[in-house]
Amino acid sequence: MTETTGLHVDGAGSWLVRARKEVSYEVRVRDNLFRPDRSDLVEIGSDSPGGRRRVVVIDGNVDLLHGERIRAYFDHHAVDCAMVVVKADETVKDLATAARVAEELDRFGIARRREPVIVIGGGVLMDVVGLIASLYRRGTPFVRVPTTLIGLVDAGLGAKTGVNFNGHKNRLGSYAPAELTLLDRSFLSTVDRRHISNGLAEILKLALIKDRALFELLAEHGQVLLREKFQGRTPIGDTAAVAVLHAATQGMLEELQPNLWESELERCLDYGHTFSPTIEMRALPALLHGEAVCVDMALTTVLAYRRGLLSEDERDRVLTVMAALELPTWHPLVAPDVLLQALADTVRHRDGQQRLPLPVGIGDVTFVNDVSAQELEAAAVLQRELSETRFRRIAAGKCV
Ligand SMILES: NC(=O)c1ccc[n+]([C@@H]2O[C@H](COP(=O)([O-])OP(=O)(O)OC[C@H]3O[C@@H](n4cnc5c(N)ncnc54)[C@H](O)[C@@H]3O)[C@@H](O)[C@H]2O)c1
Ligand SMILES: O=C(CO)[C@@H](O)[C@H](O)[C@H](O)[C@H](O)COP(=O)(O)O
Ligand SMILES: [Co+2]
Repeated sequence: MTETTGLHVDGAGSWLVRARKEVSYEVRVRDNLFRPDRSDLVEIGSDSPGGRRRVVVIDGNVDLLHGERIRAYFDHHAVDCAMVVVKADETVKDLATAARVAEELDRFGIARRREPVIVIGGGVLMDVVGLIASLYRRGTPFVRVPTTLIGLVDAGLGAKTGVNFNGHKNRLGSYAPAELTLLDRSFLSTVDRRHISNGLAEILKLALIKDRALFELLAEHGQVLLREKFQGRTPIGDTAAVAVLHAATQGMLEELQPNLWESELERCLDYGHTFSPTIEMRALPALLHGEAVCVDMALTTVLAYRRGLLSEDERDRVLTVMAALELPTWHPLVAPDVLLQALADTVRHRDGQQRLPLPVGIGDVTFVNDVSAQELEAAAVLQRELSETRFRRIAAGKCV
């Protein structure tokens, strides 16, 4: 078979169509994105005959907190804007919310290619709008402005879109990166402390399987990052915030770029996402995404320790940092039947194998395919004991 693109005809009733689509997208740090002199959001896309028109889909809470200055920004730049305000959290990450966004695109009469949809919100809204953008006329460009920590360091960086369906996390989705993602950490000033912790869980994920130096930054500066919400209110807090955001963005993109379409199903970024999709959906709305990921990481840290992949000291350091980041290290849904169902669903998702990422020490990863029910149960028992006796989540200064 030839490797070149084109139409290949074998002359016996079979045609082979080979084509390539190159994808490129930009992730740009831009503090104070909505200051009137900033033009990033005005320059992307192009004018229609009547002038510049945009649909801006904005998270309801972000609209309450930042909507006035965002509207003023678009007014200042004479952009004819439809502001679509959407309530967005995990409980409404579904097809109904997605359909509502599509109806608004129809109502506005959005042009096919030159009027990118702008989404301003957290991971939920970006995933929903990304999905609709990929479906609307089979692909309409969009631009992301993440407003949560998970949005900035994870959901805003890759190509995955999606909604929950039939009780399953992200069961319907597509691969469709935004043309441009603009990272403005000032949005984090209004995010509550629990959602900062939630985002720190995804940063910790990356640290544990890829970047020991990032882990040390979290161990040393976790509390100041939580307190200052990455706003750099002190010099030490600013240095830590910039270093952590940069390392997280760089590390995530290094992992995403070579495997954007996930043809390789052994993904180290899946760490913490083997059992958590089921736990998160069953606990909804009690556990946030990053919290469920952390419960999974605590379980698999203990499992890796039992296999001799990391030492007792390393295990305890990891659990200590989780608790210090105010994340849970156990949950009642870490029960044998739930874990086995979760694993079975993930095995289907990973096309028939566990492909379970496990930490090796702190900062490295391996993949295994032979985790048994007995091993899971034993790890869960030890996880619960450690969590209840030594590593209880500390929330706002007190154990819970
Ligand atoms: N596509 C991906 O690659 C990817 C990666 C990681 C996570 N995700 C998804 O992201 C979702 C979690 O994202 P999230 O944690 O951002 O949740 P979210 O979008 O639900 O936002 C959390 C809460 O914060 C509010 N909020 C948003 N910005 C705010 C601000 N600046 N100030 C005050 N409140 C604000 C929202 O209204 C919401 O109530 C999950 O559904 C997860 O599956 C996707
Ligand atoms: O949560 C997400 C994406 O929703 C990311 O943090 C993470 O890196 C991975 O994409 C997860 O492993 C989830 O992948 P998938 O189950 O949605 O295929
Ligand atoms: Co995740």
